[in-house]
Amino acid sequence: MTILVENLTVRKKEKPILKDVNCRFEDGHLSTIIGVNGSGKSIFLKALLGFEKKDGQVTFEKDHKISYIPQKVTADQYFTVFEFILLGLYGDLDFRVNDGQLAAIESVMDELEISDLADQQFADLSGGQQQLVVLAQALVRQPTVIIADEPTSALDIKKQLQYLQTLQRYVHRHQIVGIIVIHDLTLAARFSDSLYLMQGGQLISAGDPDRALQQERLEDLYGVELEMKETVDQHLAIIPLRPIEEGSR
Ligand SMILES: Nc1ncnc2c1ncn2[C@@H]1O[C@H](COP(=O)(O)OP(=O)(O)OP(=O)(O)O)[C@@H](O)[C@H]1O
Repeated sequence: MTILVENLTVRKKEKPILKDVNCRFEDGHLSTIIGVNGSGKSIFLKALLGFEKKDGQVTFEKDHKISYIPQKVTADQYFTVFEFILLGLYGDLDFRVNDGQLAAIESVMDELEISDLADQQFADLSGGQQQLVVLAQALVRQPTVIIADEPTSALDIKKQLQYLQTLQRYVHRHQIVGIIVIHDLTLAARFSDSLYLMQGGQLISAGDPDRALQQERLEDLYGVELEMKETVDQHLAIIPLRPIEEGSR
């Protein structure tokens, strides 16, 4: 499964928001999109999903099943966490939940360390707990494409790592397409198989993380001075130091 994006343009109130975007998302890759607020990342994801009126083409190579995790999750009051995750199997469910389905739900809850939340009301959970439960629902559906918009924004640092590790492992193991938008550059560097920079509605890098994560390029993109160094486990840490003053470069 691959997704081919050709000459994708989206306009809002006649203003172009996405401008002639071309790229290809490969299966078995967790692809990350980074970029400043308002650069068009969410609209891009929605255009991939077919939620936006667009020019150009988005072609899915074969039959696909998408799990989409939006930026804001609406909490339905009436579901427990278990029931909420079970909804990921909507379409496959019969009058009873079979042993395989039960095992799949238990396994994903276990992996994300949310088993103890099973009987709680989804709406009563913290924002971070809700993000983990939404991922569990997305995975239990066994998608061939998973698209997530800032899925780790409410998580503590351990859960951010667990979340992205679980997601990347799933993408690799099942050879599916994973596409996420994320603001944390160190996490993006650590967990991206492909990495794209969005600037003013255009993708300005072709997906190679090493090329995308060049210091000067990122400093120009964000207007921030950065410190970049290798961690003890040979990943890149990207630390924002200070905004670059207008006209100082
Ligand atoms: N319905 C709309 N009408 C007009 N402009 C819109 C509309 N929806 C989005 N936009 C504009 O499109 C641009 C891109 O929005 P988008 O939500 O994709 O940004 P983003 O990169 O995801 O930002 P963030 O990092 O803040 O989530 C913004 O300038 C936004 O104001």
